[in-house]
Amino acid sequence: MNIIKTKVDGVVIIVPKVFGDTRGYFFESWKATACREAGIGSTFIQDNESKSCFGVLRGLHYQAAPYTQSKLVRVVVGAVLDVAVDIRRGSPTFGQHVAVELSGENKRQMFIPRGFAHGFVVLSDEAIFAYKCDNDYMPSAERGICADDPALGIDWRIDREKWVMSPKDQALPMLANAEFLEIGK
Ligand SMILES: Cc1cn([C@H]2C[C@H](O)[C@@H](COP(=O)(O)OP(=O)(O)O[C@H]3O[C@@H](C)C(=O)[C@@H](O)[C@H]3O)O2)c(=O)[nH]c1=O
Repeated sequence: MNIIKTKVDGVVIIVPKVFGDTRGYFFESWKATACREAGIGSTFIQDNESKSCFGVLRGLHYQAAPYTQSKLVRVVVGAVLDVAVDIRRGSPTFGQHVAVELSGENKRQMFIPRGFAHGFVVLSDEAIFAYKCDNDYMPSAERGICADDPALGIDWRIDREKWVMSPKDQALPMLANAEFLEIGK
């Protein structure tokens, strides 16, 4: 398992060691000890999985305190562009994002700490997306930011006209009108 730091403090990419043989492959998809050594101290309490077709954009989502969530995200089938936006008030990288292609092929994972908004767009015909969270889902705490806010400057790689979004996501506010999060909470 190789851990790669990104330009935003706290967001890391995990590259697992994949053992391929004539039967297929094996890899450790989550290892608490390795994550802890890499500074990921989250205690994950919920696993989620979603399936989406090409152009589906889910995000950018987060939960307000005290229900903020760290997430460890990966793709089981297909490929997505996964994006984490720093919305930690006072962070030196506030408003900046990390965008990484995650796929069933590269088996990369992204760790997104509390204090970030998260979303992804599907680049393949379909994608199965799986992730761990360290806090309960709380509908009343759900928040989000408009994925195509020019202030974020995210290159989603797929034209806006092709995006498939939930009505909820189409109504999300711009970053300037969003609720920011406190560092470390
Ligand atoms: C996120 C979530 C949703 N749900 C329900 C609510 C709703 O009826 C249905 C679909 O919910 P959503 O439309 O919010 O699903 P989705 O748009 O996939 O939401 C997810 O998007 C990605 C980008 C994230 O980062 C996640 O944290 C989560 O916000 O599932 C749960 O029961 N538990 C959960 O943890």
